[in-house]
Amino acid sequence: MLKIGVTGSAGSGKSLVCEGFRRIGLATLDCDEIARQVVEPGQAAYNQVVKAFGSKIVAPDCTLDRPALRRMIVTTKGSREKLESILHPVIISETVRLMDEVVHSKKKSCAVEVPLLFELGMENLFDVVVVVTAADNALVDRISRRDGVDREGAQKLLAIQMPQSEKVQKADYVIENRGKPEAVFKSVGILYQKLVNQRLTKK
Ligand SMILES: CC(C)(COP(=O)(O)OP(=O)(O)OC[C@H]1O[C@@H](n2cnc3c(N)ncnc32)[C@H](O)[C@@H]1O)[C@@H](O)C(=O)NCCC(=O)NCCS
Ligand SMILES: Nc1ncnc2c1ncn2[C@@H]1O[C@H](COP(=O)(O)OP(=O)(O)OP(=O)(O)O)[C@@H](O)[C@H]1O
Repeated sequence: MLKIGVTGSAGSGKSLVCEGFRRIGLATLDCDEIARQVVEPGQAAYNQVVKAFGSKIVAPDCTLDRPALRRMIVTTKGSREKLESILHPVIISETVRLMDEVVHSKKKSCAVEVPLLFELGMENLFDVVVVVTAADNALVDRISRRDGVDREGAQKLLAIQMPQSEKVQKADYVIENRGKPEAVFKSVGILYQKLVNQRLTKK
């Protein structure tokens, strides 16, 4: 199975690119979704996070207060590292487990959205790593619109991530998300065809 890792800064369009892969028949996984599932009440990681941060990050319905945790990881020194030390090992092992499940399905290829792929050293899990980029002001616009945070909040989130230029240097392929979603879907189709052709030539 061809394993494609899709990464890029917050708001760059990783979900859009993965939607493109899904539309042409690939299996897709999303580490943000996995990160949400592992902290649902009752899961081991939920208890660990609540123990580490206290009741101030628990919402009235007992789920994690995600906006509060997000403000904390971008403003309070050491809290991001504390949260990551609990969640990253769980996210990585769950991603590997789910990818193994896809291997046993009939799908020929799988695209996995991993926001912190390079930061977590997950390159080796994939045959190819695709970095999605967008203009810096577009990232801020999209994050603030989508997540209901102000521009400063969006900029703070971006500031704790690896700069786009560094990700591009580490990429096998880059998809620039500058036009309409349809243009991105077209780029995804062209890239996938290229990857499949390369595989066939190698064999
Ligand atoms: C801080 C949390 C609770 C905020 O939740 P929220 O629902 O507001 O945002 P969501 O999870 O959808 O993440 C949105 C984006 O924030 C960025 N982001 C999330 N965690 C981090 C982090 N530790 N460092 C840098 N950027 C991050 C990513 O680009 C992500 O796509 C959540 O992001 C979280 O649990 N983060 C720690 C786990 C993690 O590192 N996830 C990334 C998966 S590889
Ligand atoms: N080309 C585009 N045209 C219009 N809107 C877009 C485009 N690309 C992305 N968006 C919008 O911008 C927001 C961010 O895009 P998306 O969720 O795909 O980014 P992401 O890289 O997955 O972000 P994150 O890492 O924060 O989850 C979404 O609301 C999406 O609908």
